[in-house]
Amino acid sequence: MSTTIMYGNTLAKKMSAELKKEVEQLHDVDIYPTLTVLIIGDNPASKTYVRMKQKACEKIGIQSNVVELQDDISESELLGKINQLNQDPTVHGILVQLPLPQHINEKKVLEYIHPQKDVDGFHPINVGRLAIGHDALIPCTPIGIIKLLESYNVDIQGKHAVIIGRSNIVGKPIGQLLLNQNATVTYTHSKTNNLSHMTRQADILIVAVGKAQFISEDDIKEGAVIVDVGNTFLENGKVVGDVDFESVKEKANKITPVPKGVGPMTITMLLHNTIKAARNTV
Ligand SMILES: Nc1nc(=O)c2c([nH]1)NC[C@@H]1CN(c3ccc(C(=O)N[C@@H](CCC(=O)O)C(=O)O)cc3)C=[N+]21
Repeated sequence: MSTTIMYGNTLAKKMSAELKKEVEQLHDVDIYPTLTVLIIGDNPASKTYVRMKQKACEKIGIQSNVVELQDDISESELLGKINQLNQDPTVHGILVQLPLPQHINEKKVLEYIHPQKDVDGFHPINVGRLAIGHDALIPCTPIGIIKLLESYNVDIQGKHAVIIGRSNIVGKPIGQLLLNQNATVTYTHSKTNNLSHMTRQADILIVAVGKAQFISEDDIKEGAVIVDVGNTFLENGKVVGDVDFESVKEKANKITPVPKGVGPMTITMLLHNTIKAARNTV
């Protein structure tokens, strides 16, 4: 039995072509979907990601503005910028690239973005709406994972999904989405006793810990579906995931690669959310 590699880049391309048509239809009614990205300081990884987001917008006709702010910007100044963007009717989506410098309160900043422009889906209003199953802007990585699983015909209903990682950005929301699709969900994290015992129970294993090659073949069940959310840049410039792909691949039924797996889906879902925000249907 051979393993299926779930390529996010291929699906991202296909979905982007569909989103491009949606943008054209909006242009016909004089709506020009626009995303503004705020980037603070000069973290090289952040810069790379922001450039990728810009390029993706450009490809499908979404206007993107990148505002580069100095590392030492005060919190109130940053909130002032967000306030301007909240008021600006020509801006549909606002994204503040994370991580933020130490002196800025991330929670405060994320709560300040208008929920209808919150294309990351990090505002408590959107988090709450997702939790109770209302229409919401949903975080890009989790929704991208669901689309990828669906496109590879992964059965979710009744399956045991084990998540490693409990971040507000990936772990918590992917658990909620899988639960909404009738999976049985287990959250595990850095304080979990006997983690490997837990991960070996997973029909679907979502790995979002941020540690290079953290999961090996001994940690998974034969025939499991493995989703690797990791994105660690090595010294040699290569990007690797949280899963030891080569060994795990042999034992898994389906697995996402890094790069070209979850990452490109994250970017495409940002485009999706920006279009949704432009339609103002949330
Ligand atoms: N407000 C905010 N929203 C985010 O969505 C956000 C953020 N801050 N901060 C950082 C993380 C990380 N993130 C990634 C997006 C795409 C890839 C991606 O496409 N990676 C490529 C590899 C990288 C490369 O090719 O250079 C891949 O997996 O194929 C990775 C990581 C979004 N983030």
